[in-house]
Amino acid sequence: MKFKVYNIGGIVNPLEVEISKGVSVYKAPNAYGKTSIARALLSLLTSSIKPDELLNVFADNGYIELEYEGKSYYRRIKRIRNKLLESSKLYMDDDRALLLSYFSPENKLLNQVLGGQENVEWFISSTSKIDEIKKKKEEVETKLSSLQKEREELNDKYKQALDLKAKMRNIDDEIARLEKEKESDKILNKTTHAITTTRQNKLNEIIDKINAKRNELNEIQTRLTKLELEIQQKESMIKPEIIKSFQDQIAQIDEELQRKSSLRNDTEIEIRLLERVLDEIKESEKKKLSTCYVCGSHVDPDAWKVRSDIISKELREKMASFDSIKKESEELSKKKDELSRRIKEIEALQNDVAKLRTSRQDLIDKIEAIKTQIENYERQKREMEDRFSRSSDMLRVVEVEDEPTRRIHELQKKRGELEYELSLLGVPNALLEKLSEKEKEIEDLQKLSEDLKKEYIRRLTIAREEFMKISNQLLSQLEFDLEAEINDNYQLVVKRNGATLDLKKLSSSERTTLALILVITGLKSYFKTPFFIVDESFMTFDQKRFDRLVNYLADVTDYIIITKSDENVEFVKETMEPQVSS
Ligand SMILES: Nc1ncnc2c1ncn2[C@@H]1O[C@H](COP(=O)(O)OP(=O)(O)OP(=O)(O)O)[C@@H](O)[C@H]1O
Ligand SMILES: [Zn+2]
Repeated sequence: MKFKVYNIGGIVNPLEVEISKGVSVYKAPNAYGKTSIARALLSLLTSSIKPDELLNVFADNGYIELEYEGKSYYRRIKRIRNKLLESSKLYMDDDRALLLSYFSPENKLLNQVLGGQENVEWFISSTSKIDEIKKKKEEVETKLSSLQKEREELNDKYKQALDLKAKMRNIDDEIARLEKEKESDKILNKTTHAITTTRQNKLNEIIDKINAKRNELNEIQTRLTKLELEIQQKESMIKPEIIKSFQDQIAQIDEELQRKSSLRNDTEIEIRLLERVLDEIKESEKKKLSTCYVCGSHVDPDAWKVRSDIISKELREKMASFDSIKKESEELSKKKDELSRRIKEIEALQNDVAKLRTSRQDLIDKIEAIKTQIENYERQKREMEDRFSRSSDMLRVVEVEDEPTRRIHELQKKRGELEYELSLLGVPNALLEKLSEKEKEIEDLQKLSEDLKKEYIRRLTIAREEFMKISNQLLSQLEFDLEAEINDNYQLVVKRNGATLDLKKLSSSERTTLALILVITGLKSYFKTPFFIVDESFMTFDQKRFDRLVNYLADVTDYIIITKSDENVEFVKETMEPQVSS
């Protein structure tokens, strides 16, 4: 390490010193400035050494600069009018340095021990910083309990957030389910519409069929009426008495014709007779015969003429009668033919009527069939209508398609509220992160608290234990016939051969040794100093003991600086004798 001192204490010329690790001895005459350098160095370890204690009273500015392990530390002091300004970078700011980094008559412990004061509690508790640890421990515990509270709150929040999330998930599920339900309702409604349409179509179809059949029925009934009228008409024309009368007439005519025919035959015969007679008469007239050829009686020839005239006349009459008979017969035949024709007509009519009756029966059968069909259709229609009215109840329930939508809106609103709540709480993941951060903090703090507790106990016990260990080592190394310990009341107790000795009865080197043992205990247990400065000038050690002490100190810290009064000024590296024991 290297340091520069200027205008600090009695050092009024710039001083630059470089020393290596180990023990260095600064030799200088009295009042040269050894204490000044020691205090300058010490001032880099605690701000309790004030600038006005440092700056040379005649100087306006001064400094102490230290290069230690590659870093620089300094105190630079300026006097402006009556005020001191300082810029500083201390190696540490710990007033324990006053007790543990510098061993001189200024050291309070040394002072007291030399003065015979046995109570060292103040020294142990201030150098072990036990109160500080206690305070720190309490601070940590307060912080810890507030952190634990925060953690509880976070945990609650996290649980709430999870709960909200779960609720939201449930809502989402229900919404999804309702959406699906809505969708299937739509399909069902479509189907229902289709079914209704189909049913209406079917119903219409049946109604159409019924109407068609009714029309057909009407038409057939009209036809039947007509047909029945025709049949009536025709039947009236073919009454049996008419045929009978015609047949009777024909029979009469036949009789008449019979008579006429025989009459005609008779007349023909008479005509032929008369023609023969006439021929005879004419012959007789021609021959002027006087006898009758029939009877042979005398006949005046002139009479033939008369006779011929009479017979001719008679013949003419007969032939006229024959003609009229013939004519009458012909008329009768005609009349008979007429009657026969009419009978035939009637017979044809009868045929017709029979046919018409068949047709009528057909129509009646048809009507019956149609009526039955209509009845069937009517029944189908009724049944269908019944079915429709029954199923429409069911369909109406399905039709209430607003229910899911309403529920979805309700759920979405609820979800929004939950989401808002969640946004106030923070999402579970973020909370979990915070929670684990908090957990980590708590863990660290718990560890710290644990460490502090351990440290607290350690410091309490170690000071005494370490002291006893070190004191017994050192006392025997320095060949003092003493045993030292710190009792429960933190009193320094010294014994020789089991008997307790008053401190005041000890030699000054023994008391100095005891004080140094206490300092070393502090250094070993809880204070790390970059350098340890010993003012040897006051010491009453012999060389052998001094060397052993220094040797022991070399184990505790890197740099040990010992000031020594000497006529010559020098900073020398002390060559150490090998350590006696460890
Ligand atoms: N702040 C100061 N301002 C002015 N002079 C000072 C100051 N501090 C000390 N001195 C003087 O500087 C000189 C050196 O004093 P210092 O105590 O450093 O000497 P020393 O080498 O330790 O002597 P000794 O061997 O007697 O202990 C002394 O004459 C002292 O009076
Ligand atoms: Zn609908």
